[in-house]
Amino acid sequence: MKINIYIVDKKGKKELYEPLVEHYRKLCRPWAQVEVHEIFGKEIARAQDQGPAQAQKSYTQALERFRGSGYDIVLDPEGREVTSEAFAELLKDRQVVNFYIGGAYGFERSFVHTSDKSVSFGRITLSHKLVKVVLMEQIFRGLSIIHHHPYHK
Ligand SMILES: C[S@@+](CC[C@H](N)C(=O)[O-])C[C@H]1O[C@@H](n2cnc3c(N)ncnc32)[C@H](O)[C@@H]1O
Repeated sequence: MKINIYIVDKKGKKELYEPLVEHYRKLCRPWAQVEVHEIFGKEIARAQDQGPAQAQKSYTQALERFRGSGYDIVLDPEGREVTSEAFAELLKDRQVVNFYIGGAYGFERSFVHTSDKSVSFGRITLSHKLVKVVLMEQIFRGLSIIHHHPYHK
């Protein structure tokens, strides 16, 4: 199984959260290949200076090309709150799952509504980098549930 995480973010190998991301990626390895793709560029930087609507539009334009290549799940504070068991069900029996984490301004509603699912980790707003770490842990937990591994109690 392949799991892609597309995140609107600059590449930053030495960043604070990287060891945790790597830790969960390794734990997932027996069951899934998890890859994180940082998406950023001049267009997004320029659009973010112009305002929220332009920024959100630039995220859609940058991420659009990946959609449809797997089961598309958008991370969104206003999405559906799920238990870890329900989250595991989203991964079960799928070849490719794509997760999308937005930038500072979040996603256009049309991007959220045209995806296969939107998932919320609660109504609080988390930084996109922190969401990446929480998502990695939930992916490992979900895979543990599917494969009856004792990590999930
Ligand atoms: C800084 S947040 C964007 C905040 C923006 N006001 C919004 O409502 O989406 C950046 C990204 O992190 C993710 N995110 C932040 N908090 C989240 C939460 N509670 N549940 C799920 N995803 C979250 C979303 O993908 C969001 O686009």
